Amino acid sequence: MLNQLPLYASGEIVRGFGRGSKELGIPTANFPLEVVKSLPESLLTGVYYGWANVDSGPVHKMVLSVGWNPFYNNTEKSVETHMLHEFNCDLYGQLLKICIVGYLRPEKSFDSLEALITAIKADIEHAKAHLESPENKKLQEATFFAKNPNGSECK
Ligand SMILES: Cc1cc2nc3c(=O)[nH]c(=O)nc-3n(C[C@H](O)[C@H](O)[C@H](O)COP(=O)(O)O)c2cc1C
Ligand SMILES: Nc1ncnc2c1ncn2[C@@H]1O[C@H](COP(=O)(O)OP(=O)(O)O)[C@@H](O)[C@H]1O
Ligand SMILES: [Mg+2]
Repeated sequence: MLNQLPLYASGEIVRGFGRGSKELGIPTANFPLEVVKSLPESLLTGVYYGWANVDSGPVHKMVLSVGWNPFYNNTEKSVETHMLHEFNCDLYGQLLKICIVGYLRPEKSFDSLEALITAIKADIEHAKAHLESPENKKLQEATFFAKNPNGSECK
C-alpha cells in the first residue's frame, strides 16, 4: 500500500452534499466519480495528507478523505480535498491537482458531529507537521503542479 505513494491525481472540482462548509466548517473540494474510479483500487479508504493546487496556482498543504464517509453513510465513494488555505472565492469547475503523500488513519463513524470535527482538526495538525519534513516538502515543487507565476485560484 505505502509503496504506491506519492500518488498524483487531477480533475475538475464538482459539487458534493454541501456539508463540508455548512456542517463541519471544513470545506472539501470533491472530485467527479470518473476520477474517483480511476484511482488504484489498492488505495485504502481513509484519511491522507499531501499537496494540492487549483488552476496552476500556489501549492498548498492539504488533507484528503477517501471513502464512503461512514458518519453519513454515503452510497458513492468520494475523494475530497481540504486545502489548508483560506480562499476568497469558490473553486467549482476549476482544475484540482493533488499529490497524495502519506496515510493518517482509516475513516470512522463518530458519536457526534463535534467528535468528527475534532478528529479532522487533529488530522490537519498531523498533516502540517508531516509536510514540514525535507523529503515531503520537496514534493511541493513537483513539475506536475505546473505552477504559473500569474496563476490564481480566484478569477
Ligand atoms: C481530513 C478529513 C477527514 C475525514 N474523516 C472522516 C471520517 O473519519 N468519517 C467520515 O464519515 N467522514 C470523514 N470525512 C469526510 C466528511 O464527512 C466530508 O468531507 C463531509 O461530509 C463533506 O462532504 P461534502 O463534500 O459532500 O459536503 C473527513 C474529511 C476530511 C477532510
Ligand atoms: N480551503 C478549501 N479547500 C477546499 N475547498 C474549498 C476551500 N475553501 C473554499 N472551498 C470551496 O468550497 C467547496 C467545498 O465546500 P463543501 O461544503 O465541501 O461543498 P461540496 O459538498 O459541494 O463539496 C469547494 O468545492 C471549493 O469551491
Ligand atoms: Mg466537499
